[in-house]
Amino acid sequence: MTPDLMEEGALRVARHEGIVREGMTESGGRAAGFGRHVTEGEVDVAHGRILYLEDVSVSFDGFKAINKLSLDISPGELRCVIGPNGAGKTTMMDIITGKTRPDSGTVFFGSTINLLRHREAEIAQLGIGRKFQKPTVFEQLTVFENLELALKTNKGVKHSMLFKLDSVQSDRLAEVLETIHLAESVSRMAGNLSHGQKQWLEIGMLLMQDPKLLLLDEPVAGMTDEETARTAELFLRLKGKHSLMVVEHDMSFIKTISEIVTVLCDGSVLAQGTLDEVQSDERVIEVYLGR
Ligand SMILES: Nc1ncnc2c1ncn2[C@@H]1O[C@H](COP(=O)(O)OP(=O)(O)OP(=O)(O)O)[C@@H](O)[C@H]1O
Repeated sequence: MTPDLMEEGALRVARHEGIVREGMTESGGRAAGFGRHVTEGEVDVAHGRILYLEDVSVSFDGFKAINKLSLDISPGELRCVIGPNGAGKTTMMDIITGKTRPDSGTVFFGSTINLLRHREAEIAQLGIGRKFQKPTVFEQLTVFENLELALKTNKGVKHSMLFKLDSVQSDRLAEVLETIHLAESVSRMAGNLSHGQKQWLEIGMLLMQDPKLLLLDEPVAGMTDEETARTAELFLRLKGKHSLMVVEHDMSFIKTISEIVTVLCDGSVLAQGTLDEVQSDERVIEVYLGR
């Protein structure tokens, strides 16, 4: 969840509790940045790539966390990324979403949008949604309110109070509720949902913005087997319509959803191919899968 949306949600929670203070009424004019898709500046995928990284490097205090990393993702693809702890998976997502600036390299969204020229909130608006490992829904709001909130533009409390879903947005909300298996729980407080349901709700909040690309960091960590299986079904349904990059350590989950698997190690691509191919790669066995 982006800081902007967290701020909007905090205001909504505060209103519920009747504690909106003067200082909370304006948000500093920042745009809500939750994967909101803007019609202008459509992503050009004519060249067959929705995401393109070339020779990207970043160092922290002299340590190369990302080292000449190159990879690309096709439109509608569900790409799995695996690799040992410290391989650079989270840092790669930080670079794509504008949270971290690389020292060098190229990062393009489609063939025309140079992501290195955009700030974090703008990148979300361009259609890149990110889900962090820990679910960050608004526990004191209902499932419906969380999804509704994801549609809002951040124009202050007054705007939020007057905000009403139009029929297209209502239809989208109903569709998202079905997709994330929470139609029966629409009026429940998010805080009362299971861990897996909270994860789905946060994915639903991203989907409300109809992102082109979804980055999902360890989405099934802490889920029950049943929740993991339903999440696999969900991702398989989302691919095609959206492009997905899924970072996960759960190999049985990867086996269920994967087409191409990228193995990161020491900040660059060690191997790439089907799961069978990378699992039988000696270098991958050595650094990640164990003997
Ligand atoms: N802001 C930072 N300052 C210093 N070092 C950092 C910073 N961010 C990441 N690192 C280092 O960069 C390396 C890559 O970290 P990163 O979190 O991207 O790995 P990862 O593949 O996501 O690991 P994990 O599977 O454990 O989540 C690690 O050695 C980490 O300590």
